[in-house]
Amino acid sequence: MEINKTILYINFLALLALSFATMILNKRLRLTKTTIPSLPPGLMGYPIVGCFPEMMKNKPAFRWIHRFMQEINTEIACFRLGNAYVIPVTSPELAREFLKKHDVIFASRPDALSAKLTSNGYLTAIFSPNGDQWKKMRRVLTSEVLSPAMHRWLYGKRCEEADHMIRYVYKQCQSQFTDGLVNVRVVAQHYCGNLARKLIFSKRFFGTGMEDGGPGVEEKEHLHGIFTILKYVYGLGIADYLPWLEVLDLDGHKTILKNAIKSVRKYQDSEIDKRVDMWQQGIRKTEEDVLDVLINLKDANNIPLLSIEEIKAEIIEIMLAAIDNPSNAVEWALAEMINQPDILHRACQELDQVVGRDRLVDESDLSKLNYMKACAKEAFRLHPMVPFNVPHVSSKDTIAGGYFIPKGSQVLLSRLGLGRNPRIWEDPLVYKPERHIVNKNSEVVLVDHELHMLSFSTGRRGCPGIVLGSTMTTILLARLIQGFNWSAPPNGQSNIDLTESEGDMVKATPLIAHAAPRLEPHVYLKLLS
Ligand code: HEM
Repeated sequence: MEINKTILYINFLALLALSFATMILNKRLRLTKTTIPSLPPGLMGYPIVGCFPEMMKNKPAFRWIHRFMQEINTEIACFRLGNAYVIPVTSPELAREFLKKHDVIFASRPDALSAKLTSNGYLTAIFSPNGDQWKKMRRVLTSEVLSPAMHRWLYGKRCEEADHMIRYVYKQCQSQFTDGLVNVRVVAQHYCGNLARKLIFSKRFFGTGMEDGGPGVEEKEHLHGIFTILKYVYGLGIADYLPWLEVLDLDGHKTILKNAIKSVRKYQDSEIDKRVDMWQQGIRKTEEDVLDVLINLKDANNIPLLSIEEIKAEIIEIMLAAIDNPSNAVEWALAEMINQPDILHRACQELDQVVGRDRLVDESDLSKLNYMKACAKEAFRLHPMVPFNVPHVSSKDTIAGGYFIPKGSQVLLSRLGLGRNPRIWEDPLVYKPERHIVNKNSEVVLVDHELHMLSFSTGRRGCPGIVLGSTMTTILLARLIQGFNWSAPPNGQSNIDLTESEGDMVKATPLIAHAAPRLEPHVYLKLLS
């Protein structure tokens, strides 16, 4: 009896050991089967600060990041900056994984000092993390500011600024002081700034402007502020990743950004305050522009939908969104086209066929100007305004491209890397608009939802301003090319210097080119009268 009990006991223990061993083995097997993939290749840097010391040594950071990726031959990488994993991507297939397959997971924005300052505490659409405030502001933009009905309603204001731009260039051609030389950067930025101010405030100038129609001191300061904010927001600044170093402002970004925001708000906020007052006093009764619309939006309880602070912050954001990309693309496109006269000639031919020389090209012609649109699109591909897209932050651990992407990672789709990826684009550094014309019957559009290049991006956080942005870019380029014969300045220099600035991606020197009227004189005279 005793012996039987012992045997039973031993058997029981053996069974227990066996099940325990099986359990461990199973767990091991499970583990090997579901081993977590590694992070994308890259650099972790030093404890706490990550790669910042390396980045500070190798300015500008975006060129260092792209060089590093090329050296290790990867289209996705991972750099640790403070506590965050920053993941640059140059492959369209991977870009689609992030913004199409995992769009919901990557629909947030980082908590970053530069974005917080610019949006006055995340009041606006571009900078808000995924959540109610983002949804509210994005809805306001898509259904109120950028809706098709609003686009039609604002047509007259866009025409006024397209006409003003031609008048301004024409006066420079005719002036005895300029020898027909025109600073195309000033013209393009002036047009985009004027248009944004006109759509929002119904005015071109905050002051009185210049006699020749050019920007006055006020517009110069306003634009300078806008471009400074654009350079520093999400500009890989130290305090964006190491918030406890904010007070020291080691790289100076905080001070620069605060001053720029102040100079922009100085002009805009006083206009907004005056207008709100007019509505409250009953002096203004009809809506004439975007500001009126924003002020009068009501929620379900008939209470103003937007606070004055939200309106002020959103208007800064619209300015940031509308001015830089179109002006930069048009300056580059024209510079490239002057250096390749065949392309310029083909664009002129298309304009002559579709519009003629008896009237100015109009927005209603744009659907027939496929080659012109290809020229603009090619400038977006080869010369994006900024190297990276706005950051997308993951809301949970994800596997993408076979790599582990931890929650909170910041994915930076590289506009530079996608547009110049030699695996995707033949002769990637050559300006070749034809590459966007698939066949004669398909219309060229400036957006690429497949992310072979990144102009307006795609998905939940994709640009809601595609129609306005495409219209501004194409009409500006078409008007400049239709209105004037362009050539390199006659100073022994036969070509335009296409060197890119080292610190960012704009043309190192502004495009200064010779312009001569190419339309019937009455077309210009009508604008002058
Ligand atoms: C040629 C002109 C433009 C280009 C190339 C452009 C490009 C872009 C890009 C690349 C993004 C980031 C998308 C992402 O995070 O994946 C974006 C976002 C945005 N754009 Fe544009 N944009 C242009 C014009 C405009 C205009 C005219 C407006 C409005 C007035 C606008 C409003 C916005 C807004 C609100 C967002 C943020 C969307 C969000 O986070 O939900 N854009 N744009």
